Amino acid sequence: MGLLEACGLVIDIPERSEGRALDIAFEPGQIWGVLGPNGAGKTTLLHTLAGLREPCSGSVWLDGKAMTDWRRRQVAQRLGVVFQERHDGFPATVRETALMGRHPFLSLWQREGDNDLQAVHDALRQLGIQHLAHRLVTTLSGGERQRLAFATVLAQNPEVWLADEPSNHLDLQHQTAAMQLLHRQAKAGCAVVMCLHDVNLAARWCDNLLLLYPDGEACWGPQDAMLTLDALERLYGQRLHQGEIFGKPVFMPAAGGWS
Ligand SMILES: Nc1ncnc2c1ncn2[C@@H]1O[C@H](COP(=O)(O)OP(=O)(O)OP(=O)(O)O)[C@@H](O)[C@H]1O
Repeated sequence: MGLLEACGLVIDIPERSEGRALDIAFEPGQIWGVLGPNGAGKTTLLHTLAGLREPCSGSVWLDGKAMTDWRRRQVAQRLGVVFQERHDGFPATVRETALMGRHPFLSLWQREGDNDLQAVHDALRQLGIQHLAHRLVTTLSGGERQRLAFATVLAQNPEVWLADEPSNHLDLQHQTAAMQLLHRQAKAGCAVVMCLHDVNLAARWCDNLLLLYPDGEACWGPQDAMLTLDALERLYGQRLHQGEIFGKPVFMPAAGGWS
């Protein structure tokens, strides 16, 4: 059984008739990429896998137990989400925000201990934003805010990482650093699932892929079976050129549309 499992899972997309039920085990050590055009349901799937949205049908299992049978705090001790959208409702500092990653491990009113502060310190340092620790999050650039989102989940230290567009706002150097971080997490035994728009990042970093189509169709499997020119052109309705660098496929949109 996978660390995280989708069993007959159909995500709930308003006004969409049922799509293909997903039966996927996200195993420790694996990096899964979810690809699909705008509106296909990638974010909805990620939120459903996190237990934040009810599925249309089927179930999600975490560590061998139905997601609905875990308490929310227990889920947060095991599963972390790098969200695409963030709403910084109150003026917290970078350090205070990253400390939220430790809250699932604290009881109500318990203050953070030295180990929590150390985990946050290490996470901010790994993401290269320790010099911003006392800045208000509202003053951060998009890329700095994204790196803080990573640092918060890193401080949380979950077994399952769900990342929605993890390369958002990041320059090439920080995209690579973020992907390397996820790769290290997988090597350490985590299961990683990320939604991506960049098929070349998927080709470089994901060992398994799930292709989500706007009509609810889906297919999944190892990267080499999924990342074919035909499948990607059909997925995006976009002609592509395919090349190869260091044995990995690369794709570039062709000028013009589908036909
Ligand atoms: N609360 C909601 N009410 C109505 N429609 C919704 C709601 N949430 C999502 N949808 C619709 O469900 C579909 C899937 O949305 P979702 O955000 O999961 O897609 P996505 O694949 O992540 O898209 P993108 O690539 O644009 O981020 C979209 O058509 C969206 O408009």
